[in-house]
Amino acid sequence: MSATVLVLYNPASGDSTAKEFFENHVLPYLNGNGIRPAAVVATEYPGHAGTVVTDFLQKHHGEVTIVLGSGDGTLHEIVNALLGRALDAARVITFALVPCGTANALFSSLFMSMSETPVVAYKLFSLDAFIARSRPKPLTLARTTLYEGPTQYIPCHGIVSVVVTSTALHASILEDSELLRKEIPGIERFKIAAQQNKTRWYRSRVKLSPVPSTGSVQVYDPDLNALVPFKGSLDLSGPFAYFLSTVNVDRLEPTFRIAPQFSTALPDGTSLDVVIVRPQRDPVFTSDTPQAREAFGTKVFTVLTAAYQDGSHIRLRYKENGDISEDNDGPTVVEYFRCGGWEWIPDEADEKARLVCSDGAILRVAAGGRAVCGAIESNNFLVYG
Ligand SMILES: Nc1ncnc2c1ncn2[C@@H]1O[C@H](COP(=O)(O)OP(=O)(O)OP(=O)(O)O)[C@@H](O)[C@H]1O
Repeated sequence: MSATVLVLYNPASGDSTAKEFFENHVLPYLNGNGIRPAAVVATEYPGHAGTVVTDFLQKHHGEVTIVLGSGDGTLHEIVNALLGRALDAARVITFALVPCGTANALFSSLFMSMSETPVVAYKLFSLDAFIARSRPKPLTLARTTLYEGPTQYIPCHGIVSVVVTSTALHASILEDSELLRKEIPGIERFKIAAQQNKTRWYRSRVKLSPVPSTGSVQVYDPDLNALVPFKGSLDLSGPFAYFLSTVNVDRLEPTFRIAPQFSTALPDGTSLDVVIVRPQRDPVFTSDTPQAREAFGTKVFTVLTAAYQDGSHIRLRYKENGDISEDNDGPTVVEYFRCGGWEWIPDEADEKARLVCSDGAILRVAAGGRAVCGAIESNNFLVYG
C-alpha cells in the first residue's frame, strides 16, 4: 500500500519563498508524477506544523509521507509535537524535504550541493528519492532533559533535537540571531551573532557518557585521521568557548561542516558527535582576563572559519607559543568526541552558560540545575536522502 501524502510548507521560513516554490515547482512536480496529496497546508503561525501533522495522523492511518518545505526548525516542531503526544511506536512518518529554510542542515547533509546542479533541481532531490521509492533513512534523535538542583533529579522539560543540541557560543548565536531574522533572512545573521559573542566564555562542567552499543567514547585523533577509543576522564571542566552536539548531520549549513566525522566515519550505534573548544587547552592560557578572552576570540574564529573549509577545524593544533595550524603537533584546539550522551552542569552564576539550544529553540537551565542529553533510536521518523 502506498503512503498517504501530506504537503506542508512554512511560508515564513528562510527568505519567505516557500509558497512560490511549492506553487511553481513542487505541486506541479508531484502532479506530473501521479502523486495526489491528501492535503496541502501552509503553516500560519509558530507551532502550527505540529498541530497540522497531529490532526492529519488522526485522520489518516497507515504510512504517511510528509513533503515538508521548511528549515530544520519546522521539522523539529513536528517531531516534538508528535513525541509529546505519545506517538504510537508502530507509526512511521517519512519526510521528503524541500529546503526552504535558512540553514537547512539536514537537507544539506543528505545532499551535497554541486555547483553544476540547477537550484530548482537540487531542491527537489529528496522528493526525487521519494518518487523513485528509494529506501528512506531512519533519523536518530537527541533527547534533552533539564533537571533542577544538583542532586534532585526532577525532570522538568524534555525536548528532542533532530540536528543539533548545543550550549555556549552556538546557543548564544542562535538566541541573538533570531532577533536579526527580519533584517537578515540568510545565514549571514549567524556570522554577525558569532562576532557579537566570540569573546564569551561559559563556566560549566561536562560529563560524557559512552555509546550504549559499544560501551565506549571515541575521540578524533588527527595523527591517525580517525576516531579512536578515548582513554581520558569523561568529566571535563570549563570554561568552555564552544560546545555542540549533532545527530544525522555533518554540517549545519551547506558549507559549515562542523561535525565532519559523521559522514567520514559513519556511526555504528546510536550516538552523538560532540565538538568542544576549551580555552584552557591553549598552552599560553594563564588566567581568565578580558585580554585573554579577546585573544582567544580570534582563535575561536579561526576554528569556525576552518569548519567552512570542509571541516578542517578538527585538525587544528597548538604550537607552544599558542599559534594554531594543522602543521603543529601540540594539543588539538577542538576536542571531537563520539559518545552516547552528555551532561552540562553550568555554574549557577553564569547566566549565558545556562542557555541550551535544540535545533534553534532556546531552553534555560534553572540556577543550580543541569541539562542531560542522550541519543535515542526512533523507528517513527525516516527521511528520503
Ligand atoms: N506562518 C508563520 N509565520 C511566522 N512564523 C512561522 C509560521 N509558520 C511557522 N513559523 C515559524 O517559523 C520558524 C522558522 O522556521 P524554519 O526552521 O522552518 O525556518 P528557518 O529557521 O528559516 O530555517 P532553519 O531552521 O533551517 O535555519 C519556526 O520555528 C516556526 O515556528
